[in-house]
This record gives sequence, C-alpha cells and structure tokens, in this order.
Amino acid sequence: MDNSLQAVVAATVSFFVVTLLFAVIIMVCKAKKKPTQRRPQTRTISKPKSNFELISGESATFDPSLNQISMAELVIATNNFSTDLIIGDGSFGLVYKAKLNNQVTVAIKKLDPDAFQGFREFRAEMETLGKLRHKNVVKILGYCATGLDRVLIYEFMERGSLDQWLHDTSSDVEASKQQLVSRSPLPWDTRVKVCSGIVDGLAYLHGLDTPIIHRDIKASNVLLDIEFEAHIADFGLARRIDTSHSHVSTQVAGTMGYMPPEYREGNTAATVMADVYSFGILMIEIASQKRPNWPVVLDGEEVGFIEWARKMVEQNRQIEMIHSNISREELIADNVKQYFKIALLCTNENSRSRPAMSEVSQLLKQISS
Ligand SMILES: Nc1ncnc2c1ncn2[C@@H]1O[C@H](COP(=O)(O)OP(=O)(O)OP(=O)(O)O)[C@@H](O)[C@H]1O
Repeated sequence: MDNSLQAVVAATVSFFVVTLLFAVIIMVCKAKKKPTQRRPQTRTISKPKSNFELISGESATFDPSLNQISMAELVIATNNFSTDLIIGDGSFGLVYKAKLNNQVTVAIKKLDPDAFQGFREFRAEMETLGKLRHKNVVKILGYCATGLDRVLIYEFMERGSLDQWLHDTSSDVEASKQQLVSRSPLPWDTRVKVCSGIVDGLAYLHGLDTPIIHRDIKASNVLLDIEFEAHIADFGLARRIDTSHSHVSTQVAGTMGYMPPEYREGNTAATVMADVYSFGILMIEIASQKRPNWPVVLDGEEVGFIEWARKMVEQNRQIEMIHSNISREELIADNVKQYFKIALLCTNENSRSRPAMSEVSQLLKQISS
C-alpha cells in the first residue's frame, strides 16, 4: 500500500471513530434528560390518588375543585353497590342513594362499563355540569374514575325525578319507593313552581357566554328537592355553542315526543330553540299528566299530543286539559289560560317565533305571583 492510500484509510477510520464517539455522547445526554422531559401518560387534577386513572387528557376540561372520591369509599357507602340502595335505572347505569364519609347523602350514578356511551356520558357531565353553578341545575359533588369504572356523585334530590310524580313509574325501580319521600298528586301551584325552576335553569344555560343547549329536556331529567325546587339533570347530550354562530350542526338528539318539528324536517342544527320547544311540551305534560309520546283521544279520535293541546286551547277547554287529580278549586281560569298560552308559544312550529327562556321566565312569574 502506498503512502497516499494509507493516509486515505487512516482518515476514513478516524472519521468513523469520531462520528461513533459523537453518537455515543448524544445518546448518553438524551438518556440523562429523558425523565424530566417525559409527559405523564395519565393526567390528574389536583389530588392524585393511587386508584385514579383517567384516560390521557380526560381531566383537562373538568372543574379542578370537583372531589375525587375513592372506589373504596363508594364501596363502603353503597354496601358494595347493594341493590337495596338503588333509586334509579337510567340508560347509562344504576343510581344509588348513599351517605359518604362526610355524612352527606348523595346520589351515586355508576356508569355501565360495558357501554361506550358511558364514557361519553361521564365526559359530557364533567365538562358541562361539572362547571355549572345554579340553583336549578343539579350539582355534581364528585367523581371516581378507576380502571374502567366511571362514577358520578350528585347532590341527592329527596323527591326524585319529576316523571315519578306525573306518571306511574313504580315498575321501573321498586326499591325507589323506600328511598324517596312518598308521592301524592302535585298541587297546581307546585306545578307552576316546578316550571319556573326549569325555566330559570334553562335561562341560565342559554344565557352563558358560551350558551349550553341541553337537548334532552323531559320529565325524567328534572329532579326535585325537598322544597319541590326543580333541578335540571342529565347533560349527556348537552352541547356548548359558539356565540359567533347561532347553532351547531350535530346529529338529531333528544327523546320522542319532546323533539321539535324542525328535526323531522331534517334540520339537525342544535339551537336553544329546541330546548324551548321541549320545555313547552313538558309544561303541557306537567299540567295534563299525559305522556308526550302517546296519542291522545280527542272527541273520539286519536290525535298527537301537541295537536290535542292546540285543539283544546282553540276550543277554550284549558281547564279540561288539566289532570283530574288537581282540585278545580285550586285553579284560576285566567292563570290556566296564560299557562297554556306560554306552552303553545314555546311549541310554535316556527322556531324563530318561540320566546327566549328569559322571556318565558317573566311570563310565568305573572301566573305564580
Ligand atoms: N341526584 C339524584 N337524586 C335523587 N335521585 C336521582 C338523582 N339522579 C338520578 N336519580 C334517580 O335515578 C333515576 C335514573 O336517573 P338517570 O339520570 O340515570 O336516568 P334517566 O334520566 O331517568 O333516564 P335516561 O338516562 O334514559 O335519560 C332518576 O329518574 C331518578 O329517579
């Protein structure tokens, strides 16, 4: 090998040695930095607990002041989720009545881990309800998220849901009878009070900087406290809307009988006016105790719920629309007429002609005062 070839080989070998050395140095430096740079796989809120395991990013939009309650405490409080303590059975899981360590009685909703929807429900409730504060919106007191279990803890509503006061729901959950204060027909004034509470809750949601559309206003989503104050519950379908747009496009959501006519016409935009319509239907249900998704017999003919209401009002038969278990002596004819007038305004076929909830609140106050 001549001298020049030897020089080339030497230069190449030293180049590789130096490059290898640099690579090793860089790798060592990276390995040293790794522990401080790595992002945690799960995110926690304020007080991480050993059993706390949210999906990455799940907690990002929750109110940090919400209490994390351990599964161990819930198991003790519910006697291992005993069937004796069941007070409700919703589409996302069972609801239990229990007393926590701090002696506060609560309603515990254990979402069904098999249902994917259960996870969505958890997120939706935490992201919307978890941040709201209004006397007519049910409060979340805490939550538990461990493994696949998702549990929501609410303030306990002594008088259960409104539908239990309007319809025979005894077959739903027999045990609930022992857990809730006994029921008797609601007096007329109480019904108007319940309506006012729902209206004030909805006016609050719709009046937020980023308004919230509930999208599933119905009797089973209204809970009653000991004073018959209404609390809007179940925000699993709720949507926040950007105020720069009057609506958000979405899939049709809600419950048959309460859904506005624009949904039938294929207009799937979610607007606050859909809530106004559902509330109008609920007002008629509260007075008549008829179920909105069942046909009604009017003068020997079967008609739809809203058609029945409109025809009865046209014929000036408002008092007849009120369920027979309400004493006629309680009723003031003008107030009853005004009540159904408001209900029909809210259920106007044209969504733009429906009143805002703040307006409905004023109109209702005229009856209740
Ligand atoms: N905070 C609470 N206080 C008292 N009872 C409650 C509370 N939350 C729920 N319940 C009871 O549990 C029942 C089931 O509630 P849940 O919200 O799971 O379902 P739902 O609204 O009745 O039905 P769906 O989920 O199909 O809309 C209610 O009807 C009510 O009787």
